[in-house]
Amino acid sequence: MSDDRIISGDNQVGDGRDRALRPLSFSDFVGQKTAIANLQVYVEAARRREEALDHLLLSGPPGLGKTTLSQIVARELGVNFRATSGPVISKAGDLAALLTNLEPRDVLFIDEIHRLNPAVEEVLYPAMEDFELDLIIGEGPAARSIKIDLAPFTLIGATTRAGLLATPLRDRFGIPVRLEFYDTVELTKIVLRGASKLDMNMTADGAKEIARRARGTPRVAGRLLRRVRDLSEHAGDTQIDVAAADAALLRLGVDNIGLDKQDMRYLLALCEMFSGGPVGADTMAAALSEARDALEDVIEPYLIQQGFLQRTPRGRVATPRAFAHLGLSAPVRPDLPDLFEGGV
Ligand SMILES: Nc1ncnc2c1ncn2[C@@H]1O[C@H](COP(=O)(O)OP(=O)(O)OP(=O)(O)O)[C@@H](O)[C@H]1O
Ligand SMILES: [Mg+2]
Repeated sequence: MSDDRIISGDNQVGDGRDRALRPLSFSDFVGQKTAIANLQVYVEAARRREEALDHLLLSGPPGLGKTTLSQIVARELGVNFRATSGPVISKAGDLAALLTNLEPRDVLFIDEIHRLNPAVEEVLYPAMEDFELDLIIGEGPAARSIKIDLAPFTLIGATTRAGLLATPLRDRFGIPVRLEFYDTVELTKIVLRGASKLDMNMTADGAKEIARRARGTPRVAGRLLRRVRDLSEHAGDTQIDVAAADAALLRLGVDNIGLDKQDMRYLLALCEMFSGGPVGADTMAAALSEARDALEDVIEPYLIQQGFLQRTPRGRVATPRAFAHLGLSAPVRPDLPDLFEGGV
């Protein structure tokens, strides 16, 4: 995936500036209403009982607020927040060091938890379940196992791919939360709040235009907001209304419904090269010279959510809506009646 893809939900260089826009409490956090309401209840109960919150698994596409929400949970619990990520913990000993340094009820955040090394995962199981470490010290006949008691803690795992988690790991999370794409009303709120923090003169319609084209993703909304600010300052616009936002977004290669060149490349390959599929994920990745993971994590979820794409057991299939958006006529597909019934 090209690094400068403005519309990608992926974390990119420069996103550190998002920090100023990052919500700090449940009440600041826009959207994900059901998840937040439940979390608030659990956090309050844990606080009242002075117990560690149950382990929490946050899943969903990049940029929807998994890291942000984890920090909020730790802050609302009034405990320390220690962060690491799956690929960084290479040995069981690294995890042991992190765990033994936790204070009672602390939050340990493991990002990309689906990328944990299996040997490390084994150590995590008893730690999560019984707050105990089982370590093997030494090698061969001299090896012996030792048990270390840990302070009760909360593990918050974040993943873009809950499906890749081993079942025993997934089962040890008492609170699984799946973050969903945000709707335009929610993203408009996020854009307006960001605009005010950045001292921008933004109309409600201008904010809505950015929100509508932000792929349901707060990180994308924040990034578009900063680029729109640059472009409209350059153009001498003092106020950002729909027209100014639209002009800036088109210059950024974001089309009227929020798809960018990468999305269009994907849809064109699927519809033209493969006549709409079904085509396997690896074939798509090869055709686009992209990593399969990047397609599955970043491009496909939004295309699926918008009804352009379906994942079927036989592969990816473009819907009539995809053909219509590309200005192509959909082929007649007697082999896929359910999908193509009724057309668009
Ligand atoms: N509900 C929200 N309200 C306002 N801003 C939000 C919200 N959720 C996320 N953001 C903003 O979007 C940006 C991305 O959020 P975050 O880093 O938490 O996403 P993530 O799900 O952890 O992504 P990744 O999968 O790439 O790690 C942050 O800068 C944050 O300020
Ligand atoms: Mg994150």
